[in-house]
Amino acid sequence: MASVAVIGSGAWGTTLALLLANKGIDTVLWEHRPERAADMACLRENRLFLPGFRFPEHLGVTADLEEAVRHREVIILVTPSQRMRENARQLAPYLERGAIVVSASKGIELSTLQRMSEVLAEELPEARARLAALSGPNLAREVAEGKPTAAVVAAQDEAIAIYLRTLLSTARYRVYTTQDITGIELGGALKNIIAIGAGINDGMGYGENARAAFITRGLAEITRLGTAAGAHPLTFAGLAGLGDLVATCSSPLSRNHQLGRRLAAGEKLDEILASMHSVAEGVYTTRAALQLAQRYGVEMPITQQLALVLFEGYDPYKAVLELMMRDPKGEMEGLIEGSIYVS
Ligand SMILES: NC(=O)C1=CN([C@@H]2O[C@H](COP(=O)(O)OP(=O)(O)OC[C@H]3O[C@@H](n4cnc5c(N)ncnc54)[C@H](O)[C@@H]3O)[C@@H](O)[C@H]2O)C=CC1
Ligand SMILES: O=C(CO)COP(=O)(O)O
Repeated sequence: MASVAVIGSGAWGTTLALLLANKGIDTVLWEHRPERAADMACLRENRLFLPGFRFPEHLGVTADLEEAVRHREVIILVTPSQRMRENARQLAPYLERGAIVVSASKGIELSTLQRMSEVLAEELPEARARLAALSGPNLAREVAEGKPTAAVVAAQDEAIAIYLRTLLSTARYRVYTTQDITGIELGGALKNIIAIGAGINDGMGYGENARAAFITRGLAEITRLGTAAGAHPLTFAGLAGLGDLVATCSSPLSRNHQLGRRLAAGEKLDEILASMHSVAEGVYTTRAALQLAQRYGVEMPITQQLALVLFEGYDPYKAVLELMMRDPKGEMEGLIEGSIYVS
């Protein structure tokens, strides 16, 4: 049976470690702060991010990266995206030959505009052929509570995707497979931008029609950028695209959505970020997506307006008005050409 290390003990890392350990899989959860690791090991739960979920017998906790990674067949990295590279670099010397390395984080590295698997390929070149990504509508708390959930795992090597599907699947966690790693990583990262927008929308009391418009026009924007970057367009109609948009744009459990609501209530971005224990990846992804949009010559009007609200203190009501008043467009402009295309 596999032995797994989960690197990062936030809400999602802890949830994945619980899921695996509850299946009887030998699992270790790595936390970067020794005092927090000691707390979790002693209390047998993560009181900061997932209070009330007891750690089963098969779940160890450590702050020692060598202890976490050595002799493990599968390493799942679940750290904030801007920290992925440093964590991968630190664990590289301990990585077993043949280990499978999975990213479960949803973001883009701002300094390089790389997806997480691209960062891992650079930092862990020996594992290049065994990289994978996990994505989908997976609000950590709902998964931890055992609510039925679907996810998607991507690997270029089909056998690895199938292996991970078996490893992670439970009666409450149904895992699908794909080889479109670019698509599921970009879907998972870019939906956080739209989730912030949907939170702003909800905070302004703009209702369900507007939220649905955000989700579908957000999906069009994500699909345009994703396909320009080499993803398969249909991936964005799947769990890591539409699925995750629906979950995070509708749920008060989403931290990105929460951040949007607080912005609409007039709080300043800096204050909100300073008060959050959790990462709101969409803030960094908004900056990264705009640079990628420029690189690929793709239009991302929602992302552009959100950037103004986030970073320039722009009035969200004005931002929505400007989105509504853009030049009229064909619905599928930039997505498909052909008989239903009306410009
Ligand atoms: N929470 C969720 O429902 C889901 C989160 N994700 C993704 O998983 C990633 C991690 O998110 P969460 O587990 O929710 O974390 P979190 O937001 O609950 O907490 C952040 C975690 O990052 C750790 N951290 C901070 N600096 C670090 C460093 N330098 N090195 C290592 N760890 C560091 C903190 O100790 C904490 O454990 C993000 O990319 C997020 O988008 C993906 C699916 C679901
Ligand atoms: O990605 C998530 C659920 O699929 C979690 O979203 P937040 O990071 O906004 O909480």
